[in-house]
Amino acid sequence: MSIVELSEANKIYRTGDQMVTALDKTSLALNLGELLLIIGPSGSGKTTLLSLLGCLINPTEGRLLVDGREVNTLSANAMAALRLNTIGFVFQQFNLLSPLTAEQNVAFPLKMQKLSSNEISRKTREALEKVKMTHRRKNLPRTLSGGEQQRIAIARALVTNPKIVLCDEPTASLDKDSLAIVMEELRLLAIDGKAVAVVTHDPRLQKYADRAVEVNNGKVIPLNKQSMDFGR
Ligand SMILES: Nc1ncnc2c1ncn2[C@@H]1O[C@H](COP(=O)(O)OP(=O)(O)OP(=O)(O)O)[C@@H](O)[C@H]1O
Repeated sequence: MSIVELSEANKIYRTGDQMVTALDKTSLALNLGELLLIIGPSGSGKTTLLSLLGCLINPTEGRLLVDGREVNTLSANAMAALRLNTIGFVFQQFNLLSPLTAEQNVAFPLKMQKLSSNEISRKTREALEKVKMTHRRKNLPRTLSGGEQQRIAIARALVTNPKIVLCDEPTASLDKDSLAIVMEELRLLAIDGKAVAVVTHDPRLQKYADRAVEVNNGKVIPLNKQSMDFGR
């Protein structure tokens, strides 16, 4: 079942009198229960596509439906609420808040949702258990390895039980072992029924994906499993 649907949607950035078509007209669905890889060269439009799927930007033309809601018609506040309740984000640089402990970072979105302290403790504990980081919950981010920080970032992304998890180069700063652990976590989220999309340059991620698309010069091209060779 699709949870995000782009139909004939494009993105044109205007700076001064310059226009850049970052994404050509695209129709793409992201389904619950799948891990979708988004690959392609630098500057091809991958982040723009992920930003559309994540309701961070509106399409210039065309439609974007997220969890049954037409995003173009939402106010900025309604878009922010949709992001907070429906979407979890994971970034290359983890983006953890450095003065906060691991568990305080995970609890942060729940505080924004204004849940009771009991609910916050319970959900935070469950999210930390899911990524097997309970034993490091009192640590500050700088005392954790890159892989551990990314697992905390994943716990923070899933603590609100979002239907959609979007990741921008989540393994780019990680070694081989941490990459495998992080991708296994993301794979489990898809098996759990969430829709997971991962932007990457990394050919090693292909084995974790159900489906892949390539973005090239603003065009989104579906890849079948056999052709997912990432140019090798
Ligand atoms: N806010 C913006 N204003 C103007 N142009 C932009 C903006 N954001 C992106 N672009 C342009 O849109 C095109 C696509 O950019 P995008 O960041 O989506 O590519 P990408 O595939 O994610 O690149 P990378 O892999 O290097 O992060 C590029 O030509 C970029 O310069």
